[in-house]
Amino acid sequence: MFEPKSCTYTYLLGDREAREAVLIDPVLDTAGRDAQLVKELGLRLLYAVNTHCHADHITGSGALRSLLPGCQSVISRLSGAKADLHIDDGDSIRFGRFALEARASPGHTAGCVTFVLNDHSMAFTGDALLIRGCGRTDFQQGCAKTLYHSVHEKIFTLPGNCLIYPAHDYHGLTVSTVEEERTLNPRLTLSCEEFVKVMNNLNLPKPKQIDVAVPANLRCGV
Ligand SMILES: N[C@@H](CCC(=O)N[C@@H](CCS)C(=O)NCC(=O)O)C(=O)O
Ligand SMILES: [Fe+2]
Repeated sequence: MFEPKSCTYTYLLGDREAREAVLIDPVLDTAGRDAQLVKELGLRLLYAVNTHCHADHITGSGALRSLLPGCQSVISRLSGAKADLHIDDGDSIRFGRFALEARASPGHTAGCVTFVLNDHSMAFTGDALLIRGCGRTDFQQGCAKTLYHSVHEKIFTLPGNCLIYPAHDYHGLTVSTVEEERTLNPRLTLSCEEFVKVMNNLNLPKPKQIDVAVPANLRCGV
């Protein structure tokens, strides 16, 4: 699903038989929409998962725990944010016969995580890897060199046909693959040294909601 103000993608994954589901990167503004979809599909939401402590919007994970009792909020321990469940590199989140493996992919923030489906067919990269781009590294303990190594070691080592689902896209694109990004990503095909130079000279304006979003997201958005 898409949230147009922050151009955020929220992903709902469910097991048809067990009826268990997880949401990845829900947004507060669209939490009602997401809760309704979960109900319409007859799913039980086990987890509302954040790939990182977002700077550009308020997470919906706190609201979803109230809207859908039984749902637990999840974020990495390294994010420093409150949640029902803190995850570390290598942990798994199970729903029905599926599992999402958490791969620490710091660099955009220190606590960024990429979630990889157990059969390696899909990866939810948050802001570590965007389609033909990547997350900025100029706030929240961002570090370009760390991000470069995270993407090359934790994401580009997945099979070429693994689908890449990012947390944002600002150009209307929805999905990519490891092979496409490994060969066509204009930033991550550079050497590490060139990448660091590019990232240190992006000169992007601060996200409009950063001063509200970060403190709220340290408390699940509530
Ligand atoms: N204009 C938006 C913020 C856009 C932005 O900074 N996006 C981040 C990801 C969300 S924290 C980013 O890393 N962008 C990388 C890039 O190359 O654009 C707003 O005001 O919310
Ligand atoms: Fe971000």
